[in-house]
Amino acid sequence: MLKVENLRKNYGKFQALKDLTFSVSEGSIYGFVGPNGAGKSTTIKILATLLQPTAGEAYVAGVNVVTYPERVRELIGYMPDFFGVYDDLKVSEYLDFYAASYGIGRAKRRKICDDLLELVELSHKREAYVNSLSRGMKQRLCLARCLVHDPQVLLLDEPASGLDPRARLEMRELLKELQKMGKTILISSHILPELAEMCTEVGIIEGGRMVISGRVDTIMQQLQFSRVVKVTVLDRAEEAAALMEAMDWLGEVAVEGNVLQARLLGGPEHLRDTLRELVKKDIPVISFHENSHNLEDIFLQVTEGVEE
Ligand SMILES: Nc1ncnc2c1ncn2[C@@H]1O[C@H](COP(=O)(O)OP(=O)(O)OP(=O)(O)O)[C@@H](O)[C@H]1O
Repeated sequence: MLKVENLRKNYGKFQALKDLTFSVSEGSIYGFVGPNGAGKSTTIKILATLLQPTAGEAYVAGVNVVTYPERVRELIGYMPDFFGVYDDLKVSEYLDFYAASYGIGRAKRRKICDDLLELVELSHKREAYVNSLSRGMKQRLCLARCLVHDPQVLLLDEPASGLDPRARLEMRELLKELQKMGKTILISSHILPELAEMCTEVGIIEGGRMVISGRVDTIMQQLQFSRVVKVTVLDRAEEAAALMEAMDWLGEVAVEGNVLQARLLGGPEHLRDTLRELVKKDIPVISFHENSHNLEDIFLQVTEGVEE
């Protein structure tokens, strides 16, 4: 649904994007992750037709963003990383204004605005002034604004920045809802845990280059992320370690006090066998679980913390 090929953007002599290439499949939530200054906003602005690339190409649903910007604008909803100031404008007027700017007729506009306010749970605020809304509400309103022309693709630049945990959760739920409605969503963030739970695909950008991009599960496999078994015993840790060392489905066992950890080389049945063997030998196991890796681990593994 989105395709970026050898995209380059220079600001004067500074190369903000260096031959960036990635794609986003239809219906996915693509987490576009990278540290501050990595080039996320620049890429999103190019996709949103607000910035001209220096070289390379970008397509939304097969439409070239440089050659056919008007057509691309119909296909996308863009949420910038800032919310403007709107003095003396009510929530309903704000949405109506944006819907009108897309040439939607008055009667249809009213229905669209009502539906969108309901979707982002702001119906009760329709007569409130935009400036009086909380940050979370403003972000939701901004998202509603992106949706007035029912675009297929959403380009969201840090939609959860500055939100408290509850507002973040609400934003996440809203994005999942939009995915269910068939939208393809690209969402940028420099905070990984924010995206980890909801993304189906992820791209990690650093210093204007894509470090890795693809389906979250494929990337995990590519990087050979193993699962780790963590066992805590009341005592007899050395004995437990010796037993675990002998299990050929476990890697090397690390012991720290009464906590033992080993890489799980097999499937879930081996997890069961590990516990069974320990209990059979009467080892006093007081906790037993599997530590799975997440996006955070991928991020740390593939990025180097380069500052440019
Ligand atoms: N208009 C501009 N003129 C000059 N340099 C710019 C301009 N806009 C961005 N840059 C530089 O380009 C690089 C990429 O910026 P960009 O805003 O795309 O990064 P980002 O990943 O979105 O970062 P953040 O998370 O901080 O928003 C940064 O080094 C930035 O300073």
